[in-house]
Amino acid sequence: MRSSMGTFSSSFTNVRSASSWFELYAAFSTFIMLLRSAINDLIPQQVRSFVHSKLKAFFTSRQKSNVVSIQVAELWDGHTNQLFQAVQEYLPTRISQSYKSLKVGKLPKHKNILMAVDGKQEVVDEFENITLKWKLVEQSSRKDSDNRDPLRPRKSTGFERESFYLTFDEKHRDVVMNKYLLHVLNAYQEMQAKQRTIKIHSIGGGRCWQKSDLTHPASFKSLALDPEQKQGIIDDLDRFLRRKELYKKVGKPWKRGYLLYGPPGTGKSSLIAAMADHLKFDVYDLELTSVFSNSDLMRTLKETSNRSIIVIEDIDCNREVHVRSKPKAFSDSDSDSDNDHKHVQIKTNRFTLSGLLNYMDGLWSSGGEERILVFTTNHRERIDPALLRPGRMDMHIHLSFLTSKAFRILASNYLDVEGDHPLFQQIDDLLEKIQVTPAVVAEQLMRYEDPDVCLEELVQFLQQKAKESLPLD
Ligand SMILES: Nc1ncnc2c1ncn2[C@@H]1O[C@H](COP(=O)(O)OP(=O)(O)OP(=O)(O)O)[C@@H](O)[C@H]1O
Ligand SMILES: [Mg+2]
Repeated sequence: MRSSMGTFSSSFTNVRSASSWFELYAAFSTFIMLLRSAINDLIPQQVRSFVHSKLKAFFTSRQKSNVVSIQVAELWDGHTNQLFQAVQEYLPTRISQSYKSLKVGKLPKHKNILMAVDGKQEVVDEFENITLKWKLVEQSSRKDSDNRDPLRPRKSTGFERESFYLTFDEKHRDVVMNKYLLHVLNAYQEMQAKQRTIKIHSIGGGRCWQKSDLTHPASFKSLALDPEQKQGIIDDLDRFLRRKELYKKVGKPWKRGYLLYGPPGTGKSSLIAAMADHLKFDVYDLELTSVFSNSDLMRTLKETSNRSIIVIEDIDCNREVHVRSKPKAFSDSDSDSDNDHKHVQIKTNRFTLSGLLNYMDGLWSSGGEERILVFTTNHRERIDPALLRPGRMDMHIHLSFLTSKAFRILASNYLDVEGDHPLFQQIDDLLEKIQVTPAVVAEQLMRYEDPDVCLEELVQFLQQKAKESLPLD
């Protein structure tokens, strides 16, 4: 009974308090209405909507500022992740002076000290006004570390792997995914191309390509050619590289053939080395004596890589391939006498020049990547017309005896004589009268260290040559 009385009185109290809450609410609503109308009267409409839009934008932007994190792991599906390698090489180039935590090292094949970021500090990059933050994180999965051989080097155990984490504002997701990551990859590829040691491949004992570093020091800078001729060759190479899409559009294989011709010691092999250096292409020195049959030739050519220069030195005019006594590519020539004596010409019916060319056309048609083919000869007039057909050898480059403009380059390279020298006029006059190869003059310029002595000796040498070349009475 007491309890039911108590319940009654409490519900009565509730009814009373509910009604007072209602009154309170009604009073509050009235107050708000009065306040709003007072605000409406006091503050103009434009000001109100401006404040409203600003507040809305502020809260919306707060809501959207989600940070996205992308992981670039060292391994992808069990393979080395190229993007990881790219980031690893790219980030040291983005480090500012204020960056305080770095790893340095040196590898046997690199000349320079190498740099890498460690995980202690974020690296901040900027791209299209976007701020991007990178952090290196080492992850160890030591669960199966019981089986680990403690003596093996850390990397080879594969237990500890690194990942780069890239964080950025979500609103930049498209730019990062579609542009920024590609930008990192491209920057890495460019760095790789610059650092790359060019290889020369020669056919070895097992009739397979064997590679070694191309140590030939020639570059376009060191090459003594008339400046216009040199620039013409560089422009042609650059145009060829740029025109990938055009070749594709017109359905032409992306290849270019150069025929280098001229007397021994005029720089044909040096020019090939300079081309390789300029393009950063490997060189395949196809020594025909090492090729035994058509199928052998086909296999050999198929094994050459993209972005390479295939070189056949001293290709001559006969239909049958002529075998030379010794490999000659990139060997230094120190004589400007006719080098026919170096050829031991043995006719062989194993394959023909036109067969060789047809195979090459076929090879090119099947592959879409850039190839450069260079043939050299001392005697262009002896060359099989099949070789000169349009589309085969696109550019014929004549390397000839030394001219005064080309001599200036040798003087600068060998003696550091820039600009003018009192003996230059005399040397120019002599070079007009006699035919002398860059190889011979280069050798003369190596004989003395003092430039004045060297040039005086050269004048005497050229005068002697001029006397010898005078017709006998
Ligand atoms: N145009 C040049 N510019 C600079 N150096 C040259 C030039 N031509 C020749 N030389 C020098 O002479 C050496 C021999 O030249 P290179 O082997 O390039 O001549 P080549 O035309 O290929 O001769 P060959 O017909 O005998 O193969 C080079 O190593 C270089 O030192
Ligand atoms: Mg040569």
